[in-house]
Amino acid sequence: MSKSNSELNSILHSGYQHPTSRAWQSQGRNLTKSMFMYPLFITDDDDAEVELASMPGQKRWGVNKLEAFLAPLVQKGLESVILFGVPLKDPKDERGTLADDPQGPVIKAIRLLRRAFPSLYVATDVCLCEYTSHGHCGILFEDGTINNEPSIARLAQVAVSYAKAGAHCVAPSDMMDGRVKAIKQALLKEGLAGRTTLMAYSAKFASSLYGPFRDAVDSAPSFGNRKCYQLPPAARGLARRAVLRDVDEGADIIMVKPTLPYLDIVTEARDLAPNHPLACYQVSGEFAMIHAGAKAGVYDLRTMAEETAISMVRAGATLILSYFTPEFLDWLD
Ligand SMILES: NCc1[nH]cc(CCC(=O)O)c1CC(=O)O
Ligand SMILES: [Zn+2]
Ligand SMILES: [Zn+2]
Repeated sequence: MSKSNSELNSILHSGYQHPTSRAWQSQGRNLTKSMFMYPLFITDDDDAEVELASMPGQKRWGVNKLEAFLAPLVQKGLESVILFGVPLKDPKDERGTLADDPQGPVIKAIRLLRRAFPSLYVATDVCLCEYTSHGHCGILFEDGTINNEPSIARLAQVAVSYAKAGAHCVAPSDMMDGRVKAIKQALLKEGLAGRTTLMAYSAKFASSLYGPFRDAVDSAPSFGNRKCYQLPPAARGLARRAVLRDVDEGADIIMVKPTLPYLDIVTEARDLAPNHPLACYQVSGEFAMIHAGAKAGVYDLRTMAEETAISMVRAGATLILSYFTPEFLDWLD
């Protein structure tokens, strides 16, 4: 008795009954070490090694501690990091002068990492919020609203300083209009455009998941919020326009941030920018949430961390910024 086609097609188990056939079903969506970029907080006390209460296992590092901390990770296959500066000593001002202080933690760390780890890809977050007295990501008018033109000029200046110090990649996370173009033009003018990746935080949403990060880097705005520059969570249209705009302005890599509540946007970005690597940032609140759930016995930490990372790759991401990077270097062995 012959079966109908639909009866024959309805058997799915036969395609993933063995670890090898399961791997075939995941082809192109398997996690690899090189997909992970590790965010590092670098502070201005050169000998610091300070635990961050809301981010289990993560620390604020002084430059003198970086080499010993990273050497075993590089040994295990760490290929890229992204640096965030955390100035705690010197006074901050309205234009974020400390951002490109030649003696500041980021520039010192770039130099050190390039020297200590010749193969390591060094990216730098570019923003002003960690360095401004008001804690906003740009320069403000007197009424407290964003003054976009001087903001993007200042961000371009900062990006150029990082590139000159040896950063392989500059990653503007500020969400000012036109900053990708401003940075690209500034890099071109300095002859750095060909050797500096521009990774744009393109679809970056005004999320409640940034809290632990703001504690870690002391960058919570002193008044107001970031809703006039970070995207509204429901704004699919703005996210699409931001991705297309940043591609048009010369971004080399597009990013979506956060990840889990925005996986549909990751897929949208994949379709809108099919020729670009697509990054996504599993942010501090997601990291803390996964830890908290594991601690509460909801799931196993590793299984959940892997499941979330896989969801990002399945959605279309090719690069994952994650505080779980050191764990993945062990887990992916
Ligand atoms: N320039 C802002 C910035 N750069 C990195 C993060 C978040 C990263 C994280 O939560 O892990 C944020 C968000 C914010 O404070 O608005
Ligand atoms: Zn910022
Ligand atoms: Zn930032």
